[in-house]
Amino acid sequence: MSKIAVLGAGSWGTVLANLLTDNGQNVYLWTHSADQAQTLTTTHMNEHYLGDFKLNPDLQITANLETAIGDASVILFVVPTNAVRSVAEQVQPFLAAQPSWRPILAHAAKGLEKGTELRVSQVIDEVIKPELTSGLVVISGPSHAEDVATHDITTLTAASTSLAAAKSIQKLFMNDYFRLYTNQDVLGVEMGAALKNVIAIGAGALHGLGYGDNTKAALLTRGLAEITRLGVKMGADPLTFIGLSGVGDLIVTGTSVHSRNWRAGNALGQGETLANVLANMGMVVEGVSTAKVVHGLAAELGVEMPISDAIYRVLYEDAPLKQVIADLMKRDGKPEFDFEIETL
Ligand SMILES: NC(=O)C1=CN([C@@H]2O[C@H](COP(=O)(O)OP(=O)(O)OC[C@H]3O[C@@H](n4cnc5c(N)ncnc54)[C@H](OP(=O)(O)O)[C@@H]3O)[C@@H](O)[C@H]2O)C=CC1
Ligand SMILES: O=C(CO)COP(=O)(O)O
Repeated sequence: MSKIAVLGAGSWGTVLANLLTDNGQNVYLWTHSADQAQTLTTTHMNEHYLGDFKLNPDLQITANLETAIGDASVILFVVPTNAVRSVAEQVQPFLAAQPSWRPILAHAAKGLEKGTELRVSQVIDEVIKPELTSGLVVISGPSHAEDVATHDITTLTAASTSLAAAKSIQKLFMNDYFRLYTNQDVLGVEMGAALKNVIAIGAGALHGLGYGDNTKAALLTRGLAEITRLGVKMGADPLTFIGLSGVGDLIVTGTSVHSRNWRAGNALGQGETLANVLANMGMVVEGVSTAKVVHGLAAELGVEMPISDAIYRVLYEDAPLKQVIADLMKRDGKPEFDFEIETL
């Protein structure tokens, strides 16, 4: 039995911690709220995030970070992207105080950090010593917390430059409904995960506006083309984008009412304001913040991302949805594939 610390008690952290407990591991779920720790411990539910889903009574819940991570063999960050840095900064002194302690670090967040444009693994890398972050594992793929809670068959990617670390994570999580594949393209996996949230906002918006299946398929397919274009420019393996963390997660997030990004887009399509949408969601909508980062990255790297750019204009420049859609359709005709895939 391994001691595993899961940091972040929202929808995804809670479900992952519960699954690991069901798998027989010794799991501590850390929340930054003492009140929430108390409520989860006494009710065995995380009602705000997961309704009446019952937690395994063996799952230990704490607001004390030292209790959660002390002697853990795995520390898994599952807070929203823009909270990862502050949580890593709280973890760092405990790791620095015990140089011989070598937990596997992992994260399951999907976004790019506001202000720095960094991927989540790079944020953790900036804060925590390199001996520990070099084998960091990224857990990603098509996986709504709500569906994992009901044991829907789910497949994910465990990505790390250290195959041994990825295999360790794979082994801890796998069971009869949860299957992980290893991958060594950390950059590609993180970029697919972050960028699909932006496209999912667009897919929800099309639904809210009443567009049909052809239009939604067009958006997801051309969305994947521009995700791949940016990822490859940054050094990702193009194959990663036709895998679980690429097209797989784009399908699940861009077509499902479970997705907060899709729901946010749907509400925008129905005429709600962004401020209202975010205030009513009560959970993180990663694509909103990531859209701004992607806008900057695409400009810096000279990568054309017309759909992400259109979504940025809607979110940050109050551009009307119908107008950005009309503008997209007026673009010059071009070849379907406009970039070289050298490794294929
Ligand atoms: N939900 C899902 O199905 C999936 C989510 N993910 C990714 O996982 C990450 C987390 O998402 P998810 O669990 O859904 O988010 P939620 O919005 O459901 O929960 C976020 C959790 O993080 C906590 N939190 C926020 N800020 C901080 C902070 N500064 N310090 C400590 N804790 C903090 C929140 O606490 P509080 O309640 O106090 O606000 C809450 O417990 C995201 O990047 C998301 O994209 C990945 C796959 C699936
Ligand atoms: O990443 C997810 C599913 O794989 C969850 O997406 P949302 O954050 O849009 O709910």
